[in-house]
Amino acid sequence: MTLPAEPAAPPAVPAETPVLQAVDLRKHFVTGSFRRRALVHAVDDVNLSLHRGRVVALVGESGSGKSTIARLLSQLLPATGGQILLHGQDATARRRPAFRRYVRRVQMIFQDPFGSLNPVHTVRYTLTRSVRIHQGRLRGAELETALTTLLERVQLTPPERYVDKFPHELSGGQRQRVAIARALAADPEVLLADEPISMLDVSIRLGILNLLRDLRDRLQIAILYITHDIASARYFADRTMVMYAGRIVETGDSESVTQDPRHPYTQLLVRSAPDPDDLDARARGARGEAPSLVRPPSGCRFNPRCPFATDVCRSEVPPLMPVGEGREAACWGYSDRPDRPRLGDVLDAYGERPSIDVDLLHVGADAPGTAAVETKEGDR
Ligand SMILES: Nc1ncnc2c1ncn2[C@@H]1O[C@H](COP(=O)(O)OP(=O)(O)OP(=O)(O)O)[C@@H](O)[C@H]1O
Repeated sequence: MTLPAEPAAPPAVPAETPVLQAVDLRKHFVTGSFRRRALVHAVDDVNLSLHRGRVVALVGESGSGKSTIARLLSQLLPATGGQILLHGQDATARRRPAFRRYVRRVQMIFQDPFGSLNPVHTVRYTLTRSVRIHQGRLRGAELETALTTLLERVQLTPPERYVDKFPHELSGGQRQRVAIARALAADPEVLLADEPISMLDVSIRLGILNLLRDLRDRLQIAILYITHDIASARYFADRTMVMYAGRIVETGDSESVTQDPRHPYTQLLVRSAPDPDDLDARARGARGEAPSLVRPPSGCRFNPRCPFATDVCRSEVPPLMPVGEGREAACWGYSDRPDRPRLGDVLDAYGERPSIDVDLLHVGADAPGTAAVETKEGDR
C-alpha cells in the first residue's frame, strides 16, 4: 500500500524555552538478590527538550531504554540522576500535591489501549472521572459539554454514539482515542506517547498519528513519540532522537536523520525498517548482539557491532558532536582526533545503501487524514 510522501510539517511556532527538558537523565535499576546485586544501566546521560507544538520521536530497538525515559519524564519512576525541568524549573515532585500538579501538565498515553481502559466502565465513566480530577466537580449540562468537547477533539463523532459504550464495544483505534481524550481532560502541555500505535491494526495507525498531529497543531501540545519504527518517525516527528543501549546516539530533524543517517547504528536501524528488532537477526553473528546493560561495553556502547571501531571507540564514550545543521551524532568518526575511526563507506559493511522509502511506512491506510474513516461503524 503506497502512501503519499508527507514528511512532518514544519513547526507552527518558533523554537522557544522548552516546555519539558531532561538534563543528564539517568536510570540504573537494581536487580538480583542481595549477594548478586546487579545494576541495569537502562538510561545514561540523556538530554532532550520538548517544545510547544512540536513532536520529538525517540527511536530504538527493544530494550534501548525508550519506555524508561517516558516513565522517568512522567515521574512514575524516580531517576537515579539528572533533572527534569518544566518551563526551565526543577519539576521533581517529592510529594503528592506536586505530583498531581505535574501530571496535569504532563500526561502519558500507553501502548495498550486494551489494558489502559477499565473494561467494566463506560466511556462516560472514564472521561467523567478524569474531568472531575482535573477540572473540578462538573455536573449536568456543564459535564455533558466537557465530555462532548473531549470526544469531538479526538474525532469520535457524533459523541452520543460513543459516550455510553464499554471498551469491548470499541475498536482498538477508538479505544486509543478514548485514552487520548482522557489525557486531554487534564488540558496538558505535554503528551508522552509510548508506542501509541504499535498494538493497533495497521489499517488504523495512520488515523491515530494524524489525530496526534492535529493536537500538536491545534492545541500546541509538545509530544514525545516513542517508537520502534523509524519510518513513522519520519512521517510524524519534527525531530528524531535515536537511542542505543541507554544512550542517545543521534539527533536531528527527522527528514535528515532518516534519509541521511550519520551514526553507524542509525544506518543499521534505517536499513532494518520497518522492523528494527530484525536488526539483531541481520547483525548477529558477524557483529554480535545488543550489549548487556548490566555490563555495558566501555567507550561507545555500539563498538562491538560497529565495523569501524578503533581503540578510542572501545575506551572513551563519544559525546554528541555536530554533524550538520541542527544535527549531532555520538561517534568518534566525526571528531578531529588523529586516532578516530575512518568511517568510509560504513554501509558497505552491511550491504546496500539504506534509505527510508515512504512505502515502508507500514502504518497502513490508503491516504492520510483517515480519522473519519476509522470511526465509522465498520471499524469495530
Ligand atoms: N523495573 C525494571 N527492573 C530492572 N530492569 C528494568 C526494569 N525496567 C526496564 N528494565 C531494563 O531496562 C532496559 C531498558 O528497558 P525499556 O523498557 O526502557 O526499553 P525499551 O527501549 O522501551 O524497550 P521496548 O521497546 O521493548 O519496551 C532493559 O534492559 C530492561 O530490561
